[in-house]
Amino acid sequence: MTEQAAMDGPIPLTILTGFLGAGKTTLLNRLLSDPALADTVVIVNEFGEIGLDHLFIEAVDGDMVLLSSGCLCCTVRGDLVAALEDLVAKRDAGTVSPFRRVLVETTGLADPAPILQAALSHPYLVTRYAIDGVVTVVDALNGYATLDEHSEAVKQVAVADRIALTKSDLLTDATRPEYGRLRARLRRLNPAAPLLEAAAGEATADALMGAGPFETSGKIPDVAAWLREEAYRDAEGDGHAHDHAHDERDQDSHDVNRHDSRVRAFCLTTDRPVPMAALDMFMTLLPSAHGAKLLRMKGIVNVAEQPDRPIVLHGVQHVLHPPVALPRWPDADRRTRLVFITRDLDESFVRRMWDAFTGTPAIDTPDRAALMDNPLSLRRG
Ligand SMILES: Nc1nc2c(ncn2[C@@H]2O[C@H](COP(=O)(O)OP(=O)(O)OP(=O)(O)O)[C@@H](O)[C@H]2O)c(=O)[nH]1
Repeated sequence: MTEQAAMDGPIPLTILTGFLGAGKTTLLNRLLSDPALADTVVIVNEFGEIGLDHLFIEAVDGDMVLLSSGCLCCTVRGDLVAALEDLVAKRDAGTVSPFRRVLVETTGLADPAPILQAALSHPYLVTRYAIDGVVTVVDALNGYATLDEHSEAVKQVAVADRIALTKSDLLTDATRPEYGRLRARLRRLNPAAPLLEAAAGEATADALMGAGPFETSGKIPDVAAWLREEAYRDAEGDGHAHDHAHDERDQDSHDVNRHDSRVRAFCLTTDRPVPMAALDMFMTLLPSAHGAKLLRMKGIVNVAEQPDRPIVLHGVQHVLHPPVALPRWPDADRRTRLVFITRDLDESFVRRMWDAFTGTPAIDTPDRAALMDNPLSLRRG
């Protein structure tokens, strides 16, 4: 890494996902005309697929396209990791402009988790890129049926940091009630991700980007806005994550369909500082034993050994981003807060495991020593 690259800090990486035909490319075209996204590199699967407005395209050089907004667009046909490595190498060598952000558009059927995992688990890439967030595009008209039919779509919603709703301009009096139910369902699957309507001008670059916990500008990140743990609490308090807004209230039991009912969103909090070793064990064992079921995990932890420097964690399935210690607490709230979106993994199981590791006694629950003496006991879901 060059000195300049090290000074620049990690490059924010945004994943744009959403089901086939949801409106990813249309949204991308709109975003790329926003000056806030100048100096962005867009990675897509095929040029043919991206359908970028031809007016945007200034020049083509190999697999790179220069857009009139100053953004670069490059294609990958498989190996995203190689493409991300190649991009930073070119940036360091000065053969591409010093871009400040990367946006990856996935194909409609893609599960975004492996993309996140690839970036989080690669020992070099994790030092050069910081996951800024997952933007999931959901079609206001077809989204409800898509969630019914495709478990991948449910997963895309579960991992989102922001949800962009498209095609709400096409709603009619007849389809509007289902749209209300779709919004309630999205809230239930993912209580914290803001729902932003593209047609209402809400899905702007500003609103969609900057969703990550790590500030590249050196400021202390707004962890509370990133975690939105209160959204999970509201959801839990209502039995099974219901939205309180009148027009988004669940109106029929079909909302809890077979895919959705496997997904849980919940939050663990504790006032008591957590010993580093206990956190380490929890964060090693939970993903290794149940990684496939951990769709998304985020948190801020008050560690006993360094109470003034909270640790920020986030992960996807088996892979955790290396923990980052903040220089200080971002606000007066010093509680440990961990939020989870899981599939086929009960809150009570994760809670019992957390309590056992952090030393919170619970009836009929083995303590940490017992769990460590018999780690197989953790594999009971
Ligand atoms: N009316 C309306 N049409 C939209 C909106 N967003 C997308 N569309 C239309 O929906 C269709 C699909 O949009 P795309 O942007 O190609 O969708 P995509 O998610 O990139 O599609 P794939 O790459 O095939 O997965 C196109 O005909 C768009 O013009 C919207 O907000 N309103």
